[in-house]
Amino acid sequence: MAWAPETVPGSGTAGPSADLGDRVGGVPGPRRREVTAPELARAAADAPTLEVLRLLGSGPRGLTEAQADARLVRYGENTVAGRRPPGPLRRFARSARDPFTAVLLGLGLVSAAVTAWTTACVIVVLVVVSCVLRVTGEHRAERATAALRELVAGTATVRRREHPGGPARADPAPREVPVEQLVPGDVIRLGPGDLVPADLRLLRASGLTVYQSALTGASAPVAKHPVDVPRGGPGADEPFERPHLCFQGGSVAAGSGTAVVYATGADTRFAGTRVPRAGGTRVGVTRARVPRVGVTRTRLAPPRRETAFDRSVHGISWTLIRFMLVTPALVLLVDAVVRGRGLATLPFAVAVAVGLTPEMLPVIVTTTLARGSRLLAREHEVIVKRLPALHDLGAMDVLCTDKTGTLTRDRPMVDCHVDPAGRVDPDVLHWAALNSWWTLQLADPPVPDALDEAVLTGYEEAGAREAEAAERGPDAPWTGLVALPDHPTVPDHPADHDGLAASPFDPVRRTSCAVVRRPGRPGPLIVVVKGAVDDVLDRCARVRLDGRDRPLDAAGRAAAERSAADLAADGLRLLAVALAERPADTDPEAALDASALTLIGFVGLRDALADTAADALAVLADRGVAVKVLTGDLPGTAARVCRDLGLHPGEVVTAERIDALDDAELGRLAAAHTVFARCTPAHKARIVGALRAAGHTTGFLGDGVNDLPALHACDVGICPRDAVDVTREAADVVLVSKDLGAIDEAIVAGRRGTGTIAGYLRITLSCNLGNVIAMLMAGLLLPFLPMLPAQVLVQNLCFDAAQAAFVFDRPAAATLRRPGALHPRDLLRFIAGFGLLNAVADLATFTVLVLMVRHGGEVDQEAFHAGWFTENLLTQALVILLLCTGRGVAVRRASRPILIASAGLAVIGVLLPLTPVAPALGMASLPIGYYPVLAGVLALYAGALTPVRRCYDRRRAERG
Ligand SMILES: Nc1ncnc2c1ncn2[C@@H]1O[C@H](COP(=O)(O)OP(=O)(O)OP(=O)(O)O)[C@@H](O)[C@H]1O
Ligand SMILES: [Mg+2]
Repeated sequence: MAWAPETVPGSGTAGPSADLGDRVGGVPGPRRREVTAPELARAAADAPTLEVLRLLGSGPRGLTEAQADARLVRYGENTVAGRRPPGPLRRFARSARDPFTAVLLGLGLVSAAVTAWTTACVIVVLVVVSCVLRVTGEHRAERATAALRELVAGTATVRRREHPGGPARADPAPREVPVEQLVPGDVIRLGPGDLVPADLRLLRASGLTVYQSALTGASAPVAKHPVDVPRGGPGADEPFERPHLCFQGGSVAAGSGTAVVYATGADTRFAGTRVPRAGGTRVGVTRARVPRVGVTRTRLAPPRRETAFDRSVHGISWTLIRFMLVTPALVLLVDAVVRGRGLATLPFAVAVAVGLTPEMLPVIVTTTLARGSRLLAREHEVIVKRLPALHDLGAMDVLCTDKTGTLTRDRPMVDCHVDPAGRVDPDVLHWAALNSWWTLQLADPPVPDALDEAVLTGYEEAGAREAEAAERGPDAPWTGLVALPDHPTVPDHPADHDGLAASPFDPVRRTSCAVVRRPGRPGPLIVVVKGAVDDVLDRCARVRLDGRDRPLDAAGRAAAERSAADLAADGLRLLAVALAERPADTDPEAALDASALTLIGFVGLRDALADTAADALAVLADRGVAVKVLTGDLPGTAARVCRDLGLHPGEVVTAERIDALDDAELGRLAAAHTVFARCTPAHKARIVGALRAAGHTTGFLGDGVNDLPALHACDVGICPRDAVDVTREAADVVLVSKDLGAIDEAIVAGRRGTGTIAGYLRITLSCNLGNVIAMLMAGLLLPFLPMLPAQVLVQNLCFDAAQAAFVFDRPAAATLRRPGALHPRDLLRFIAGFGLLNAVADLATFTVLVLMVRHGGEVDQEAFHAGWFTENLLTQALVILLLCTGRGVAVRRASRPILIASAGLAVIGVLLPLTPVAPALGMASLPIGYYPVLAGVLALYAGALTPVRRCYDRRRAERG
């Protein structure tokens, strides 16, 4: 795409007042020419920053609103083709891409090739109907979540001015705009957890690291920083490695930055590079886990490993497809060997294979899951972004969760500030506040870190309390937070120091650091570090006690750890604070990595429990879902929070212990314990992975950027509404309401869906198997085809129509109590047992028929066909009622649509052979005496089915 008319490089003035890039709002100059997107991309990579800004007609303060509006009209929305919702035709084509449809179409082609047009037509009708049903189901589910999705849609923090040039000096207040509305030239800010919304050239950055796995396949975050005058170098032609560029498809792991947008929408590298390669890994736009059944989704994440849905539904599907593919060959072979019939029986063989195909499976799966997700969205404000995730929620037997923002509210408040021996020490809060102030000032994240804000608020409040107390009289205790006449050595307010460098909190290093200098003095640099207790202690060589610094030996470290553990046991989140001095001429950026620090104490913060967390945990336990807490905090903090929530923490496992274990050992340990403390993002992902490898269907509930690896590693990722952008993008399920109890509703919806799918599979497959066995046996014994192809297909159409009612099945309450996965083995056992029973009933009917419709030693074929047709439909109706997912006498539990469907089947089965259509289908009316005998066979069949079903249910319940 050609870019806006621009000034030829070198001919204009840089900066926001040089409005070079727009016909609208700008003054077209005489020497303008079109700058193409590739030219801009090259310039963004290689030209000096000012040159890039000039080419973009922008400046450090961004565009004006009018410029942005004009560019949006001209260059369109910032969306990647793969992320736009597909149109109806594409949806239709997509829904046809599942193996069942492929097999059906293959059988249709075979039928057309042997001019069996009826069969071919029926097959096409089947395919069209099933695709229409699926597309409608998906569409309705998406419509139901559309409004909720708006609530959690991604935004970008943009600097835009109201008018060209104004306001005169002040920086424009950043504001949130939908990412679709970003245009080239916009100046945006990035913070931890933000998705990189377009291709960007960095103007400023502080401790910025970016995940680029969707682009390069590499999972570790990459450090990024601005480069004013880029130089070519070894990595110069590999754009993803250039430190001053960030690309759409990436996300911020830590730190913050300000950048100018140079490419949006289809011009981004992500849109242009669908399958880039890096280090041999297939990357780019990856299709999320086999959406052959369910919705296809394009996601900006590394491909996920197969989930519970893939293992069960797809595992079963492929077994069935193999079965279907061998059936026609088997029928042909049997007919050829035993009856000496040749290819003439091919239409029959095809019809049998079609009859066997559970072609409604994709429809049932999609519509059941879509219906569940629609109800969840409407009634419980839960967004299911990927339909198969609903199945996985139902199958989930372990839910791992982080703590802050999920079990607690993430509104921390300073509770105490103590020295390493646990005695109140105001200095500690002062230095922690200084660190928070300067990391927020210098890193300038779009959204301030909650702990930093809490520290600053705590500091201000303590100061205010102090001042108030001082006014009350000289006897009030002084804690050193404000200047008093008799305490001249009081530390200065953080803002009065000179902030030189800062690195914001990094969830992997778990520390933040600020380098400052005392005001007005050209003295040494002071390095102030705060962070997780262990990570800070690892960098300390000294400890300050009673105002004196002394070496931190093993005993000193143990004592400090004990103080920290005592505070943590009270449920506090802890920040350790440490200092170091560096000579005045040290590079402040280099000082950020300072070690040999002096530990000065701890700040304890309290975070209230989320209102609904305790109830939600109790309900999960009732549902058979084991909850594990995976946190970066100290063991004591985590254990206390669990206890307060009514979850027995048991022995807390720390990350160091995990490091020493292999995956199998970790799987066993993780299954046996509840709380895992001091976890880094990688630890969380490893625990989740180990639980999955040990056979658990594992969910993960988290809200932070540090939860991202675990969200990618689990079967089903869940996040609350307030989660950071990248976490919301990666999660499969978003809880829009504040109520954690919505997880339970989602689990129930998942189990209901799985129950329905399982019920459909059991009934359909056992009937189909029974029919095939009976048909093959009859083929061996009879001199004619047991059913004509058209009859098999009509019967199949009737079955399909009735099976559509399964979407309304109401699984028994017992199925909702425990995690419900589809176990292929369990299913096969059921199908084999009940399929054989069905075959016995069919063969009994066969015998009766052969005896009853014999005229002069010859079997009346048309009456035989009619008899078998009626029997097949009646047994199917009976099986639907008796094997419905409800327990015991299922008839009472069957929902109205299921009752209607089975009644409809029975009516068609009995009446069709009596209608004028019958001769056209090759059927004749039956002797009246056949019906009571058939009733007897069916009664015997029902009599056998019910106890077998009871026995099966009992054994399943025993197995748990
Ligand atoms: N802004 C910050 N500055 C310094 N240290 C911090 C900051 N935020 C968190 N920490 C430290 O890092 C530790 C781990 O916090 P983090 O938020 O990474 O863990 P988490 O796994 O998300 O924890 P949780 O389960 O509570 O959500 C905290 O206990 C705290 O000591
Ligand atoms: Mg967290």
